[in-house]
Parts: sequence; C-alpha cells; structure tokens
Amino acid sequence: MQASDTTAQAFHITHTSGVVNHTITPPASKSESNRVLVIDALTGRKSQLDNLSNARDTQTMIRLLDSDSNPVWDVLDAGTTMRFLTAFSAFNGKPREMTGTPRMKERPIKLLVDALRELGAVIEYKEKEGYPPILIHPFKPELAKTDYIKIKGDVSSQYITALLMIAPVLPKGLTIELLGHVGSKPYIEMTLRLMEHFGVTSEWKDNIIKISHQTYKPAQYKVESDWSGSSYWFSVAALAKEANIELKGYVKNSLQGDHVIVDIMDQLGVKTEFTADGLKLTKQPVKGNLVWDFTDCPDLAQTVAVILAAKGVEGTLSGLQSLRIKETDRIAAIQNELRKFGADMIEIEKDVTYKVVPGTFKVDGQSVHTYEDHRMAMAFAPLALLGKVTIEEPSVVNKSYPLYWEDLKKVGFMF
Ligand SMILES: O=C(O)C1=C[C@@H](OP(=O)(O)O)[C@@H](O)[C@H](O)C1
Ligand SMILES: C=C(OP(=O)(O)O)C(=O)O
Repeated sequence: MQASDTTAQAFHITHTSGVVNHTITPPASKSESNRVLVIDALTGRKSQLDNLSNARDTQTMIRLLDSDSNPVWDVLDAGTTMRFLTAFSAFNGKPREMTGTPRMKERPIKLLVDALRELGAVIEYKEKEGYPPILIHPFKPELAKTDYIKIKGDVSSQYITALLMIAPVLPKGLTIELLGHVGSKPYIEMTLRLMEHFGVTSEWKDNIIKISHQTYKPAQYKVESDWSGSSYWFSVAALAKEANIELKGYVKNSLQGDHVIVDIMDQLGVKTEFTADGLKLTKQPVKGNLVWDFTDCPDLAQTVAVILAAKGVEGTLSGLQSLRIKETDRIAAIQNELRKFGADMIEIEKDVTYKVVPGTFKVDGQSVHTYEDHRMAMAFAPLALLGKVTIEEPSVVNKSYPLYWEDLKKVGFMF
C-alpha cells in the first residue's frame, strides 16, 4: 500500500531499523495562515502572504474567501475557518449560510453568535440552537450597536480571535472583557501580534482587550512551520532507537504557543537545539515523571499522552477541559485507544486532569481508531517504531498535515 494512497481504509505501519536521521519540513502553521488570510481579506487583499499552509483547513479558508458571492460556505471540519469566517461574514453585508461536517454541527458556536448579535449582527440557527449551520443576514459595520462586549474565556479562544480580527473595522473599535479563566491564551496573543504586523495596535490589561477603530495596512508575511505538527517528530525522536532529526522552517521567537513542546520533551527524552533555519532533535535520558498544564497548548495533549505511555513514564495532564469539543471527544478517544495497548489515562478531576498510567504497554499489531481526528492518527503512528501498528482512516491527517504519511515514509516507516 502506498503512503500517498489517502483513500486507503487503514495503514499497517512498521519501522524495521528504529533509526531516524533525516531532515523534514513540516507544513506551515494553519493557525497563522488562517489569521493572515482573514486579515488580508479585511485589508482589500493587498498583502503578500508567503508559505501559506497546505492544510485542508487553510485551503478551505482560501477557497471560501475566493468565493465571496457563494451564499453557502461549507468549512468542512475546520474550527478556525468556521469561527473566523462567521465574524467576518457577520459584517460583510451579504447573506451567508455557514455550515460544516456532522461533527462541526456538534461544535458549539453560541458564545460567538451571542457576541455578534450584541454588536447588531442578525444570525439565525438553521438546525440546533447554539450550533452550526447558521444563517447570517446582511449587516454593515457602520451599524454596530456597541463597542463593548463580554465573553467567556474558557470555552474556545477562537471566538475571541474571530472578534478581535474584525474589531478595528468597527466604527468605534471594540473592547472585549474576558470572563473567567482564559484558555488557549497563546492563540489570542498570536492574533494580536499578527494584527500588529498588519498595522493594528491593541491594549491587553488584565481581562480587557481594547482595540480602537484602525485601518489594517498591507504587508508581507511569511508563515512559520507548524509547531503542533512538529510534536509528532518529537515523538519519533523519543521512540526511535537512534535519532538525529532536523526540522526546517522554525524560529526561536515563535508566535505559536505549541513551541512549549521543546520544554515538555526536554523532560521526556528529546534534546532540542535551534539551527539557522529550524531545529535539531536528538535523544537524551528521560528526566522524570511529567506534570503539565495543557490549558495553553491543548493540541499537544494527545501526542504527549501517547509518548508517556510508550516510554513507560507516568504523567499528569491538566487543563484538558477544551478537548471534549474538538474534532472528537479527545479525552475519550485517548482513553479508548491507550487501553488497546495496555495503558490508561485515568480521571483525576473530571474533564480537566488525567493521569497517564503506562501499565503493560506493548505494541503488537493493534488497530487505532482515529475518530475523524487528525491528531489521533498522527499521535499514534510513531508507535510503529516499537512494533506493528494499524492506523484507521489515515486520510484524516489532511486537515493539518496532508504529507504526514509521505514524510514518515521518507524516514523509514513502511506501509
Ligand atoms: O486559534 C487557533 O488557531 C486555534 C486555537 C485552539 O482552539 P481553542 O481556542 O478552541 O482551544 C486550537 O486547539 C486550534 O487547533 C487552533
Ligand atoms: C482543534 C483543532 O482545530 P480546529 O478547532 O480549528 O478544528 C486542531 O487542529 O487540533
């Protein structure tokens, strides 16, 4: 079976030598790409955006922004595309239906819709109250009813990013008061830093972010490689017998919060050195059991849970509260699949804190169900360094890392 045959039902994967000494360029960040695309659309499309991601989520964003006259925008399973384009469309002056996959119809959007309604937007739910699909009626930014809104910070930062990006376009700008604990905070910081790159300043003090009415300025921007996507290479380095892996396209002062994978993996057996154009990963001894809060970096939780189990190290993962509303219920998915290998992730505090217990972890031909979640496939595939493993529905990786299987193949994984 070819790794490029993404229609295959399952990949049976092995790696005979266990040695990985290669250079890889992971895809560009879909989070950065999707932000600069929306900012560019609000700037009259005059910027030069380099190295946009080939992730399906970004390609969907590009395709939809290119079809402004299309009354139905189907984002498929892309959370950022759904949330960012909902706020964008609310003030675009055109009628629009925003829809997506069956799973997207289960991912909440109420907090964002409520905030946009307060601003004056007219939005209806087509099926279930609080969830896509939604119908957005024409409305102009000049008619915005308020310049101050409150929104809960602990459900999805994507709602906040969506509102921030349209804030300078509103006649009086927008002040957002974040209520409660703020999750995925580095993603909000990334938004503000990218807005600044395109000429818009903001002020964030305590729980209040203030943006005055301003005009975005076209600029050149080059998207960095994806740090969430790098995590699977940290996993390969951790599980290989020998590893010397170079990852291209990364910078030390990244806008992406997931660069904390460097610190997490420093404890779990991977040493990182920054090079002129990326990273070099080599093996080092595991330093001890891991205790980590994933509130700021939820997309790394699956990778780290699998590495802990495979390395036979216990670890406590907290801050997992947003995992249940992502591409799948990621807490249940990790538990189900780790159990197939003799390990477990046990509940310490419901929905928030879990402990990975390696138990009798062994890789011997198990089949991993991927729940339409790219990160389930990518987090479990490196286990092929320890034995034969099957990954079901491998095409799920297209959402963020379409060439993942080709890249694994380049470093000796066999399908
Ligand atoms: O803004 C972004 O680009 C993202 C924010 C995070 O979502 P939440 O804010 O919903 O945690 C993250 O999980 C997602 O993959 C990308
Ligand atoms: C949660 C993710 O994406 P989104 O919410 O944008 O669908 C992800 O890529 O892990």
